[in-house]
Amino acid sequence: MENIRERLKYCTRIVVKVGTSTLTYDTGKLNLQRIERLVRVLSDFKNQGKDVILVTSGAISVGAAKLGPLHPPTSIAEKQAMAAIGQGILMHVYGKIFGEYGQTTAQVLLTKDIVDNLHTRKNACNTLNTLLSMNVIPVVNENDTVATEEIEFGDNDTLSAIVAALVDASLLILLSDIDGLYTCDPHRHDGAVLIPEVYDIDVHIESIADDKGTERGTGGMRTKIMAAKIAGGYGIPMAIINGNEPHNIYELIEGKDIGTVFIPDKNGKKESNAIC
Ligand SMILES: Nc1ncnc2c1ncn2[C@@H]1O[C@H](COP(=O)(O)OP(=O)(O)O)[C@@H](O)[C@H]1O
Ligand SMILES: N[C@@H](CCC(=O)OP(=O)(O)O)C(=O)O
Repeated sequence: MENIRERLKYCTRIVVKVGTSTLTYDTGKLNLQRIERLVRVLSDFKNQGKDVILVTSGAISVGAAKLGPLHPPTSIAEKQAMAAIGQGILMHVYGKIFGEYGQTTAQVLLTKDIVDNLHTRKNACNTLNTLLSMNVIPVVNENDTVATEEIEFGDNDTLSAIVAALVDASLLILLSDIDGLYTCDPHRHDGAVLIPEVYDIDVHIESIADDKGTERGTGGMRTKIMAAKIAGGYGIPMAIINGNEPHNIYELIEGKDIGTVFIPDKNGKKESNAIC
Protein backbone atom coordinates (compact mmCIF):
# COMPACT_ATOMS: atom_id res chain seq x y z
CA MET A 1 0.00 0.00 0.00
CA GLU A 2 1.29 3.48 -0.88
CA ASN A 3 2.65 5.33 2.13
CA ILE A 4 0.44 8.40 2.56
CA ARG A 5 2.98 9.96 4.92
CA GLU A 6 5.59 10.01 2.15
CA ARG A 7 3.19 12.06 0.06
CA LEU A 8 2.69 14.78 2.70
CA LYS A 9 5.92 16.52 1.66
CA TYR A 10 4.29 17.37 -1.68
CA CYS A 11 1.34 19.17 -0.06
CA THR A 12 1.34 22.72 -1.37
CA ARG A 13 -1.73 24.21 0.33
CA ILE A 14 -1.97 23.58 4.07
CA VAL A 15 -4.70 24.56 6.53
CA VAL A 16 -3.51 24.56 10.15
CA LYS A 17 -6.02 24.77 13.00
CA VAL A 18 -4.89 25.71 16.48
CA GLY A 19 -7.16 25.45 19.52
CA THR A 20 -7.55 27.55 22.65
CA SER A 21 -5.74 25.09 24.92
CA THR A 22 -2.66 25.20 22.66
CA LEU A 23 -2.70 28.99 22.26
CA THR A 24 -3.30 30.06 25.84
CA TYR A 25 -2.12 29.44 29.38
CA ASP A 26 -4.46 28.41 32.19
CA THR A 27 -4.76 32.15 32.89
CA GLY A 28 -6.56 32.44 29.55
CA LYS A 29 -3.80 34.75 28.25
CA LEU A 30 -1.77 34.05 25.11
CA ASN A 31 1.18 31.66 25.21
CA LEU A 32 3.41 33.99 23.20
CA GLN A 33 6.36 31.60 23.17
CA ARG A 34 4.34 28.92 21.45
CA ILE A 35 2.62 31.36 19.09
CA GLU A 36 6.01 32.72 18.04
CA ARG A 37 7.25 29.21 17.25
CA LEU A 38 4.08 28.40 15.32
CA VAL A 39 4.26 31.61 13.30
CA ARG A 40 7.92 30.93 12.49
CA VAL A 41 7.12 27.45 11.16
CA LEU A 42 4.18 28.70 9.07
CA SER A 43 6.23 31.61 7.71
CA ASP A 44 8.95 29.13 6.75
CA PHE A 45 6.38 27.10 4.78
CA LYS A 46 5.35 30.29 2.99
CA ASN A 47 9.00 30.88 2.12
CA GLN A 48 9.12 27.37 0.64
CA GLY A 49 6.31 28.44 -1.69
CA LYS A 50 3.45 26.69 0.07
CA ASP A 51 0.07 28.34 0.70
CA VAL A 52 -0.82 28.54 4.39
CA ILE A 53 -4.20 29.20 6.00
CA LEU A 54 -4.39 29.50 9.80
CA VAL A 55 -7.66 28.70 11.57
CA THR A 56 -7.35 30.05 15.09
CA SER A 57 -9.46 29.79 18.21
CA GLY A 58 -8.80 31.77 21.38
CA ALA A 59 -10.89 34.94 20.94
CA ILE A 60 -13.23 34.28 23.87
CA SER A 61 -10.46 33.15 26.22
CA VAL A 62 -8.20 36.08 25.39
CA GLY A 63 -11.06 38.60 25.64
CA ALA A 64 -12.13 37.21 29.01
CA ALA A 65 -8.54 37.27 30.28
CA LYS A 66 -8.16 40.89 29.18
CA LEU A 67 -11.15 41.89 31.33
CA GLY A 68 -9.72 39.96 34.26
CA PRO A 69 -10.93 37.23 36.62
CA LEU A 70 -13.74 39.42 38.00
CA HIS A 71 -15.54 39.12 34.64
CA PRO A 72 -16.04 35.43 33.74
CA PRO A 73 -18.52 35.23 30.83
CA THR A 74 -21.94 34.18 32.11
CA SER A 75 -24.19 34.64 29.07
CA ILE A 76 -23.96 34.20 25.30
CA ALA A 77 -23.97 37.98 24.87
CA GLU A 78 -21.00 38.28 27.25
CA LYS A 79 -19.10 35.53 25.38
CA GLN A 80 -19.80 37.38 22.13
CA ALA A 81 -18.56 40.62 23.66
CA MET A 82 -15.41 38.90 24.93
CA ALA A 83 -14.81 37.41 21.49
CA ALA A 84 -15.02 40.94 20.06
CA ILE A 85 -12.32 42.05 22.51
CA GLY A 86 -10.15 38.95 22.07
CA GLN A 87 -10.33 38.73 18.28
CA GLY A 88 -8.72 42.16 17.95
CA ILE A 89 -5.94 41.16 20.33
CA LEU A 90 -5.37 37.89 18.43
CA MET A 91 -5.09 39.66 15.08
CA HIS A 92 -2.77 42.29 16.54
CA VAL A 93 -0.41 39.59 17.85
CA TYR A 94 -0.53 37.49 14.65
CA GLY A 95 -0.06 40.59 12.49
CA LYS A 96 2.93 41.67 14.55
CA ILE A 97 4.74 38.33 14.65
CA PHE A 98 3.97 37.25 11.07
CA GLY A 99 5.04 40.77 10.08
CA GLU A 100 8.44 40.19 11.69
CA TYR A 101 8.90 37.34 9.20
CA GLY A 102 7.76 39.52 6.29
CA GLN A 103 4.32 37.91 5.99
CA THR A 104 0.98 39.64 5.46
CA THR A 105 -2.10 38.37 7.28
CA ALA A 106 -5.82 38.95 6.70
CA GLN A 107 -8.72 38.35 9.06
CA VAL A 108 -11.55 36.15 7.75
CA LEU A 109 -14.53 35.57 10.06
CA LEU A 110 -17.15 33.04 9.01
CA THR A 111 -20.46 31.66 10.27
CA LYS A 112 -22.26 28.51 9.19
CA ASP A 113 -25.04 30.36 7.35
CA ILE A 114 -22.41 32.00 5.11
CA VAL A 115 -21.16 28.59 4.03
CA ASP A 116 -24.66 27.07 3.74
CA ASN A 117 -25.78 29.79 1.32
CA LEU A 118 -24.53 29.29 -2.25
CA HIS A 119 -24.03 33.01 -2.95
CA THR A 120 -22.17 33.92 0.25
CA ARG A 121 -20.17 30.66 0.13
CA LYS A 122 -18.94 31.67 -3.32
CA ASN A 123 -17.93 35.08 -1.92
CA ALA A 124 -16.01 33.44 0.95
CA CYS A 125 -14.35 31.11 -1.52
CA ASN A 126 -13.35 33.95 -3.84
CA THR A 127 -11.96 36.05 -0.99
CA LEU A 128 -9.89 33.20 0.47
CA ASN A 129 -8.51 32.16 -2.90
CA THR A 130 -7.77 35.76 -3.91
CA LEU A 131 -5.87 36.31 -0.64
CA LEU A 132 -3.82 33.18 -1.34
CA SER A 133 -3.08 34.37 -4.88
CA MET A 134 -1.80 37.61 -3.26
CA ASN A 135 0.55 35.55 -1.06
CA VAL A 136 -1.35 36.56 2.08
CA ILE A 137 -1.97 34.25 5.06
CA PRO A 138 -5.71 34.17 5.84
CA VAL A 139 -6.31 33.96 9.60
CA VAL A 140 -9.76 32.46 10.06
CA ASN A 141 -12.07 32.20 13.06
CA GLU A 142 -15.77 31.82 13.59
CA ASN A 143 -17.50 35.22 13.72
CA ASP A 144 -18.32 34.67 17.39
CA THR A 145 -19.74 38.17 17.88
CA VAL A 146 -22.80 37.31 15.78
CA ALA A 147 -22.82 33.50 15.99
CA THR A 148 -25.75 32.14 17.94
CA GLU A 149 -26.97 28.55 17.86
CA GLU A 150 -28.74 28.65 14.48
CA ILE A 151 -25.78 29.96 12.51
CA GLU A 152 -22.72 28.74 14.39
CA PHE A 153 -20.26 25.98 13.58
CA GLY A 154 -19.77 25.83 17.35
CA ASP A 155 -16.26 24.47 17.03
CA ASN A 156 -13.26 25.38 14.96
CA ASP A 157 -12.42 21.75 14.08
CA THR A 158 -15.46 21.59 11.79
CA LEU A 159 -14.84 25.13 10.57
CA SER A 160 -11.27 24.26 9.59
CA ALA A 161 -12.45 21.29 7.49
CA ILE A 162 -14.93 23.54 5.66
CA VAL A 163 -12.18 26.10 5.09
CA ALA A 164 -9.92 23.32 3.75
CA ALA A 165 -12.66 22.43 1.27
CA LEU A 166 -13.23 26.10 0.32
CA VAL A 167 -9.57 26.54 -0.66
CA ASP A 168 -9.19 23.00 -2.06
CA ALA A 169 -6.35 22.35 0.40
CA SER A 170 -3.97 19.42 0.05
CA LEU A 171 -3.69 18.88 3.82
CA LEU A 172 -5.52 19.85 7.02
CA ILE A 173 -3.55 19.78 10.27
CA LEU A 174 -5.27 20.04 13.67
CA LEU A 175 -2.89 21.06 16.44
CA SER A 176 -4.28 19.54 19.61
CA ASP A 177 -3.32 19.24 23.28
CA ILE A 178 -2.78 15.52 22.68
CA ASP A 179 -0.58 13.44 20.33
CA GLY A 180 -3.44 12.17 18.14
CA LEU A 181 -6.41 9.79 18.25
CA TYR A 182 -6.03 7.03 20.85
CA THR A 183 -8.00 3.83 21.33
CA CYS A 184 -9.72 5.68 24.20
CA ASP A 185 -9.29 9.03 25.95
CA PRO A 186 -5.88 8.79 27.70
CA HIS A 187 -6.98 11.44 30.22
CA ARG A 188 -9.73 9.13 31.43
CA HIS A 189 -8.52 5.57 30.77
CA ASP A 190 -5.29 3.66 31.28
CA GLY A 191 -3.75 1.66 28.44
CA ALA A 192 -4.79 3.98 25.61
CA VAL A 193 -2.78 3.37 22.42
CA LEU A 194 -2.12 5.93 19.67
CA ILE A 195 -3.67 5.07 16.28
CA PRO A 196 -1.17 6.17 13.61
CA GLU A 197 -3.44 5.98 10.56
CA VAL A 198 -7.19 5.84 10.00
CA TYR A 199 -8.36 4.59 6.59
CA ASP A 200 -12.05 4.35 7.34
CA ILE A 201 -14.04 6.42 9.84
CA ASP A 202 -16.43 3.67 10.85
CA VAL A 203 -18.67 3.32 13.91
CA HIS A 204 -15.76 1.94 15.93
CA ILE A 205 -13.61 5.03 15.31
CA GLU A 206 -16.59 7.25 16.09
CA SER A 207 -17.25 5.35 19.32
CA ILE A 208 -13.71 5.80 20.71
CA ALA A 209 -13.68 9.56 20.12
CA ASP A 210 -15.04 11.16 23.27
CA ASP A 211 -16.60 14.61 23.14
CA LYS A 212 -15.30 15.46 26.58
CA GLY A 213 -12.08 17.30 25.99
CA THR A 214 -10.17 19.45 28.42
CA GLU A 215 -11.91 22.29 30.26
CA ARG A 216 -10.58 24.93 27.89
CA GLY A 217 -11.10 22.99 24.64
CA THR A 218 -14.35 22.53 22.71
CA GLY A 219 -15.63 19.24 21.38
CA GLY A 220 -12.83 16.85 22.39
CA MET A 221 -12.03 14.20 19.73
CA ARG A 222 -15.56 13.93 18.38
CA THR A 223 -15.46 17.23 16.50
CA LYS A 224 -12.02 16.27 15.14
CA ILE A 225 -13.45 13.05 13.70
CA MET A 226 -16.29 15.09 12.18
CA ALA A 227 -13.67 17.35 10.63
CA ALA A 228 -11.79 14.33 9.22
CA LYS A 229 -15.03 13.09 7.67
CA ILE A 230 -15.77 16.44 6.04
CA ALA A 231 -12.20 16.87 4.76
CA GLY A 232 -12.06 13.23 3.57
CA GLY A 233 -15.28 13.78 1.62
CA TYR A 234 -13.36 16.35 -0.44
CA GLY A 235 -10.35 14.07 -0.82
CA ILE A 236 -8.30 16.04 1.75
CA PRO A 237 -6.11 14.13 4.25
CA MET A 238 -6.22 15.35 7.85
CA ALA A 239 -3.67 14.96 10.63
CA ILE A 240 -3.99 15.44 14.38
CA ILE A 241 -0.66 16.22 16.05
CA ASN A 242 0.37 17.73 19.36
CA GLY A 243 0.56 21.52 19.15
CA ASN A 244 2.72 21.93 22.27
CA GLU A 245 5.74 21.95 19.95
CA PRO A 246 4.89 23.57 16.59
CA HIS A 247 8.10 22.07 15.18
CA ASN A 248 6.09 18.81 15.04
CA ILE A 249 4.56 20.13 11.83
CA TYR A 250 7.94 19.70 10.08
CA GLU A 251 8.14 16.09 11.26
CA LEU A 252 4.67 15.39 9.92
CA ILE A 253 5.42 16.95 6.53
CA GLU A 254 8.72 15.05 6.35
CA GLY A 255 6.78 11.79 6.61
CA LYS A 256 7.82 10.91 10.16
CA ASP A 257 5.59 8.67 12.24
CA ILE A 258 3.89 11.32 14.31
CA GLY A 259 0.25 11.92 15.28
CA THR A 260 -2.75 10.37 13.54
CA VAL A 261 -3.29 10.74 9.81
CA PHE A 262 -6.76 10.25 8.32
CA ILE A 263 -6.48 8.97 4.78
CA PRO A 264 -9.32 10.20 2.55
CA ASP A 265 -11.61 7.90 0.70
CA LYS A 266 -10.25 7.43 -2.84
CA ASN A 267 -13.77 8.13 -4.03
CA GLY A 268 -13.78 11.55 -2.31
CA LYS A 269 -15.02 14.29 -4.63
CA LYS A 270 -11.66 15.98 -5.17
CA GLU A 271 -12.98 18.18 -7.92
CA SER A 272 -11.24 21.52 -7.79
CA ASN A 273 -13.13 23.73 -5.35
CA ALA A 274 -15.95 21.17 -5.32
CA ILE A 275 -17.67 23.00 -2.50
CA CYS A 276 -17.81 26.38 -4.29
N1 LIG B 1 -10.00 8.70 21.71
C1 LIG B 1 -9.40 9.82 22.12
N2 LIG B 1 -8.08 10.02 21.84
C2 LIG B 1 -7.44 11.15 22.22
N3 LIG B 1 -8.04 12.16 22.93
C3 LIG B 1 -9.35 12.03 23.23
C4 LIG B 1 -10.09 10.86 22.84
N4 LIG B 1 -11.37 11.02 23.27
C5 LIG B 1 -11.43 12.22 23.88
N5 LIG B 1 -10.23 12.84 23.87
C6 LIG B 1 -9.95 14.15 24.50
O1 LIG B 1 -9.90 15.16 23.50
C7 LIG B 1 -9.04 16.20 24.00
C8 LIG B 1 -8.63 17.14 22.86
O2 LIG B 1 -9.70 17.94 22.43
P1 LIG B 1 -10.02 19.41 23.03
O3 LIG B 1 -10.12 19.35 24.53
O4 LIG B 1 -11.21 19.90 22.28
O5 LIG B 1 -8.76 20.32 22.78
P2 LIG B 1 -8.07 20.90 21.44
O6 LIG B 1 -9.17 21.35 20.50
O7 LIG B 1 -7.23 22.02 21.93
O8 LIG B 1 -7.28 19.79 20.89
C9 LIG B 1 -7.91 15.42 24.62
O9 LIG B 1 -7.18 16.15 25.56
C10 LIG B 1 -8.62 14.21 25.24
O10 LIG B 1 -8.88 14.40 26.61
N1 LIG C 1 -14.27 30.63 18.08
C1 LIG C 1 -13.94 30.37 19.48
C2 LIG C 1 -13.34 29.00 19.70
C3 LIG C 1 -14.17 27.80 19.31
C4 LIG C 1 -13.39 26.48 19.39
O1 LIG C 1 -13.64 25.54 18.65
O2 LIG C 1 -12.38 26.42 20.32
P1 LIG C 1 -11.24 25.24 20.42
O3 LIG C 1 -11.92 23.96 20.85
O4 LIG C 1 -10.33 25.76 21.43
O5 LIG C 1 -10.64 25.10 19.06
C5 LIG C 1 -12.91 31.41 19.97
O6 LIG C 1 -12.16 31.98 19.17
O7 LIG C 1 -12.84 31.60 21.19
